[in-house]
Amino acid sequence: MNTQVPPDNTAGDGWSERLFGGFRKTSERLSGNLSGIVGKTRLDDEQLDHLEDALIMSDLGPRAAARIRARLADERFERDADERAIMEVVAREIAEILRPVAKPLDIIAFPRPQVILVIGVNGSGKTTTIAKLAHLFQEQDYSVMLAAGDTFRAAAIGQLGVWAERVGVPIVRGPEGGDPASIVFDAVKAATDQGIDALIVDTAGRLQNKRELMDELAKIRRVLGRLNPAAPHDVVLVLDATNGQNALSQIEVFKEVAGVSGLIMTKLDGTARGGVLVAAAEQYGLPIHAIGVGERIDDLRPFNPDLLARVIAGIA
Ligand SMILES: Nc1nc2c(ncn2[C@@H]2O[C@H](COP(=O)(O)OP(=O)(O)OP(=O)(O)O)[C@@H](O)[C@H]2O)c(=O)[nH]1
Repeated sequence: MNTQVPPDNTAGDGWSERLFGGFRKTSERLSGNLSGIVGKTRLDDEQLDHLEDALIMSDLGPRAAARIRARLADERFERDADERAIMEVVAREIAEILRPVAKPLDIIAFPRPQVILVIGVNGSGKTTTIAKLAHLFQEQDYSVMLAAGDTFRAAAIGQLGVWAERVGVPIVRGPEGGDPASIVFDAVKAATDQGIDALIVDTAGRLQNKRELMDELAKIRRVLGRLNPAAPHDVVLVLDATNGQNALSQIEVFKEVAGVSGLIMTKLDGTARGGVLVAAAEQYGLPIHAIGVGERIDDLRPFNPDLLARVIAGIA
């Protein structure tokens, strides 16, 4: 549990360096495994096996790893199996996996508001991501409202309140233990009355009780649907990249309990496990809206598949 809101320090940038830092272990592991291969005259099956293993160990998952292996085998590095040339092929194939899922979260709903339900386990960066999204939409001249649908913990309500104030957006909230569906109901009515463009709804993420979570999210959906049959327009799952393969099982569970329309992966600045993004794209094909690369309000970045592919391959 985290109740602290980090200081609002938006000065400086260097986000791409942080991103590269986050993927350094992934790319180092890959190139480390390549060192025995470089200098040989050709990529044979054994070397391809090593490379495939390295890709799996880097959290890219067996399917993406097999796909990249097949591409490398096709390329027939007969003579010049140098590391750079191999990594160029790896990056190209990763980019092809990532490109189809890159899709920003656009505000297009009519009538307004566009209702964005944000789901994910506690600690995944959900609250911070909501604040970052609110900030991003505001920068695009959209009006934003937040709904504190995680009523399970007073701290969660308070933390979202601090962010709302900081970003300068209204928030609809109720008491700890209140009914999330009724808060969401009030929020949709308020947002509709005030002509708000985007209503971002926080939800509880207690995975230890799947049934309860499922019931709660289903109830929120029912209430939303009563006010606006198209709502929620988006169900965004926030995933913490440092969880590695565990992030994949979270997709599985939340798809089942809530239906997921898109993903935001956070903490790609500090993780050795960012390769899981590729596994998620290959396995689920869900849109990836953005990535989190830090704790500051402007640390939500567009998902750029070509850049990420090169970062993972260590050749950006
Ligand atoms: N390094 C880094 N930290 C992040 C990022 N996103 C969120 N965090 C941090 O992760 C921690 C958890 O984030 P929250 O937004 O509080 O997560 P939550 O899912 O709402 O979790 P609870 O507050 O426990 O409900 C906080 O310390 C955030 O500052 C990111 O992209 N990079």
